[in-house]
Amino acid sequence: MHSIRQSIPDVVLLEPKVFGDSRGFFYESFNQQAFREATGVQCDFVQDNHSRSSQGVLRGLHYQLPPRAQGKLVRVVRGAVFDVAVDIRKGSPTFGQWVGALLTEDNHRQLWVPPGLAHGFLVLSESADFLYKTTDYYSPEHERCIRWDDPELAIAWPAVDAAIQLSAKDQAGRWFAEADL
Ligand SMILES: Cc1cn([C@H]2C[C@H](O)[C@@H](COP(=O)(O)OP(=O)(O)O[C@H]3O[C@H](C)C(=O)[C@H](O)[C@H]3O)O2)c(=O)[nH]c1=O
Repeated sequence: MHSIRQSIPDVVLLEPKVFGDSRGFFYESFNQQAFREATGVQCDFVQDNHSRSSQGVLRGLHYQLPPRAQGKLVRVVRGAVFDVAVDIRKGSPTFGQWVGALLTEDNHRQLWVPPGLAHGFLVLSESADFLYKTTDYYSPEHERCIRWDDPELAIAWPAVDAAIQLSAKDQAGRWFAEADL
């Protein structure tokens, strides 16, 4: 497993070793020891999620408030997305900064998004299957949303050949300056 620390140091891009042969490929999509060595994080994952979205769908920016903040280990098994993590931890040296990563079925890359950060992604391919593990359970009462197009965050979302599609919840997201952190 190759790991690349991002400009928000707790966010880590992971590249698993992929074994290809005439049949196709094999790789360990999750190995707790390899994850701990790559991130320095010892945690348990309690939920696996799978969403499928069409081109132009943008899900996010979502987070859960303490004590139900979720760490997320995210990957794409079909298609391609631009994945974004935003540091919304008050007092963090990188507060208000974001990192983005291209996650695709071909690069097998995964992003570790620690608890306390907001997360979202934009689908670049015709369709994308997005899988992720979380370190705490879904808790709607603790879930919050920040607008994907917040001018203060100024996330450089890539251009996509489709209109941006948001859920009603995401359309009603708060501006970062007014967010419940
Ligand atoms: C997240 C979640 C949702 N749901 C139900 C609630 C709704 O009835 C339905 C769709 O939920 P939502 O529109 O919130 O799904 P996403 O927009 O993909 O939300 C996710 O999007 C971004 C990328 C994130 O980082 C979060 O993991 C998560 O908020 O699934 C559940 O039953 N369990 C869950 O863990």
